[in-house]
This record gives sequence, C-alpha cells and structure tokens, in this order.
Amino acid sequence: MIKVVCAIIQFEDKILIAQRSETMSLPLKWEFPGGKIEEGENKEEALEREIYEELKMKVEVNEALTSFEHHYPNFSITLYPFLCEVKSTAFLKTEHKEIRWEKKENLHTYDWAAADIPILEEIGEI
Ligand SMILES: Nc1nc2c([nH]c(=O)n2[C@@H]2O[C@H](COP(=O)(O)OP(=O)(O)OP(=O)(O)O)[C@@H](O)[C@H]2O)c(=O)[nH]1
Repeated sequence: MIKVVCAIIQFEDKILIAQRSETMSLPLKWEFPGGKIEEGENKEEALEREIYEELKMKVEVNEALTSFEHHYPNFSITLYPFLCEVKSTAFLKTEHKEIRWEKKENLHTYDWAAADIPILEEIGEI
C-alpha cells in the first residue's frame, strides 16, 4: 500500500487544485497537491516537502481530515489529507499540467482522481 499525503490549501473562499500531466499516472485527473511519504518522514514533513517541490510554496499544515484507502486497477494507496494555510497565493507550476485556485462550490465540476471523492465530500461540510 502506497502512503500518499495531500494538501487542501485554503485561501479565503478558494482551494488550490492541480491537474496531473499526460505523462503522470492517472493522466489529466485533478488532485490535491502532495505525494508519497518517504522513508523516515512523518506526514506533515512529507507534505511540506512535496508542496515545496511541486509548487515552491511554503504551507502551514493544520488538522488531518479522514484518511481513505483506494484501490486503483494497478495500485493501491492510502490517502492522508490535511488542511493547510498559506500566507501568499503565489505558486510556480513545475510538474502539473495546470494548477488553479478554485471556489469550493465549483470543485465538483472537475474530473477528479477517484481516491479524492471522499475528501471532496468531507470538505463540502467545512
Ligand atoms: N498527490 C496526490 N496524489 C494522489 C491524489 N489522489 C490520488 O489518487 N493520488 C495518487 O497517489 C500517488 C501520489 O504519488 P505522487 O504524487 O508522488 O505521484 P507520482 O507522480 O510520483 O506517481 P508516479 O511516479 O507513480 O507517476 C499517485 O499515484 C497519484 O495518482 C491526490 O489528491 N494527490
């Protein structure tokens, strides 16, 4: 089972969402930025590292939401979502096809990675 952390980065009424590139696994699916936890890291450290690598953003990691296991046809993950804050909305796109700030009420209109659906349901309740 691959352990993956992801960030629900909130700024005012918007959340930062990212579209995977054609060459990544789950091509063109939308996700919350993040990635695999590496050996020796805790979840918060992994998330801070991934967000800096992918977006050159410094995030403050706050509370954990509910984690879920998801089984894709050729791999399985446990996804650990965390609410995060930033001081500035600026980011640099390094790996993704697209990254944007989107209003929470519009998140359901995107083609999400299947593992993220329970997270969307949970953040609808915030
Ligand atoms: N970062 C992130 N990954 C997600 C989310 N939902 C989801 O199913 N995943 C999957 O969890 C894994 C995260 O690993 P990663 O972000 O380091 O992906 P990667 O490009 O290194 O994967 P790859 O090397 O297998 O292509 C990917 O297989 C990705 O498809 C999500 O919301 N955020």
